[in-house]
Amino acid sequence: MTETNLPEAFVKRVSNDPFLGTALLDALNAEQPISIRMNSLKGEPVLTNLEAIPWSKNGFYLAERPSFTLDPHFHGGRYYPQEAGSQFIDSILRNIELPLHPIILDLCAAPGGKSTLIADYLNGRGLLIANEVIQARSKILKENLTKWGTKNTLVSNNDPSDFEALKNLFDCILIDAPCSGEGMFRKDLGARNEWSEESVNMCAARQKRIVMDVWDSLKPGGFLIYSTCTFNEQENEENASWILQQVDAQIVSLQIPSAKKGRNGIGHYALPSELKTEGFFFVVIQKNGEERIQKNKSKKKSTLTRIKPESWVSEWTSITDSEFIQWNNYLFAIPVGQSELFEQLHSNLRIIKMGTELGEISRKGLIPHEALALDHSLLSSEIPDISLTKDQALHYLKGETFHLEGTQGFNTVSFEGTKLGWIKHLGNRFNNLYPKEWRIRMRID
Ligand SMILES: C[S@@+](CC[C@H](N)C(=O)[O-])C[C@H]1O[C@@H](n2cnc3c(N)ncnc32)[C@H](O)[C@@H]1O
Repeated sequence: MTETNLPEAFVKRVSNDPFLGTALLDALNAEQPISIRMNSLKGEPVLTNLEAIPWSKNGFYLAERPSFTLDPHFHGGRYYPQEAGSQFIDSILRNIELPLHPIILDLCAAPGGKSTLIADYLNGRGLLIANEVIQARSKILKENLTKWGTKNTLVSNNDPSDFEALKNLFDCILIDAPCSGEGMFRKDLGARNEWSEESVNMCAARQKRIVMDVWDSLKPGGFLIYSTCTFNEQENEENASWILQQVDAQIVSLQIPSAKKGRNGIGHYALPSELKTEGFFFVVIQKNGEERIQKNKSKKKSTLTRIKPESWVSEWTSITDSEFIQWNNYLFAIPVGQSELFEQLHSNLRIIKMGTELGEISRKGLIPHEALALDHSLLSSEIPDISLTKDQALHYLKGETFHLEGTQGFNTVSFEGTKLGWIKHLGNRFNNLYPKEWRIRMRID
């Protein structure tokens, strides 16, 4: 591949920009590094002896791209393939002073790379609201966070303007904004074709609108992490300066030496010409003012019911640090002390994942939901589990059934300690309860 594949106007821009320089063009035509981030909530790393990413606690480079689809650990949420530059979010979160139990909004969250990172950072504390405006993408976000397996997450499918109803609620908002994607030119060749001067202008205007839509829902003293995967000044430094002209806020100085300071000292970059990453820009802006307690009015009354865990709930879960809520016939585990917050969010937003769903309450008892199997810390250790070989695990993940010894009734199935989902064992055969939309579609033999 040659440099000429890059949009001509982009090449001209970069060549004339001393901040970037032509080394960037060469880097965009070189091979891309492959990296992942381990899920520290599910125990020890399943892949070992890897080169660590210096700015990300659980991030590692892989020597080559494996077939993630053919690794059951990937389906069980033990790691997430994530570009190394995006993993600077880990350094940012460790650089800013958040409360012990922060409420964090990841506004443009699908497919969920940064949401899973935030969930890991939280390690069960506080709450993450991961939002995605595009419905089809919000389902992928839900799938990825369900597999990550933590009950202090909630997924919504809302337009940024819907958050106006939630004043002064969030300690931190990540806006990983839709952008012109110049930093993805190596990974995603389609991004090269979609790029134009007009798209840069259009993206910059849309980013401003998105920030303003959610600004009031950030607490005074709270942090806005604004990021893009593009290199141009309009969508990055200029937008950061524009935000400071609109609102009472200041840029937070971060101690992240691996990243290059942005133009005029605003924000930071991961540049593929300098680091083993794709392109990434980030800046942190802190809202000025004292924290105020704000009672938000709900659009409508919450339809959630708080329930006391009855003995049958404890058969399925370790209930020590959970509360339980019911919506219609569905039961959810949420972190202790967050019922009111969940009610408030549920009545203002279109929630598609609420804590960890335990399952549906039927006349015969609970029909367990996949989220329960995948939440390692919530699932009761008393639930029977069948350990599968790799071959069996892949056939299970394809939705197939085969001969398997096991206890009659609901069992989880796992691969090398990674839970994959549920089966219902009927004695001589089993029903595969792995969700249809998650199934592996490729041939596995
Ligand atoms: C850069 S991607 C997010 C990547 C994600 N944070 C991750 O780490 O996996 C930007 C997201 O913004 C969403 N988006 C597009 N238009 C939007 C808008 N007008 N308001 C909010 N989000 C939008 C896109 O669908 C996309 O999922």
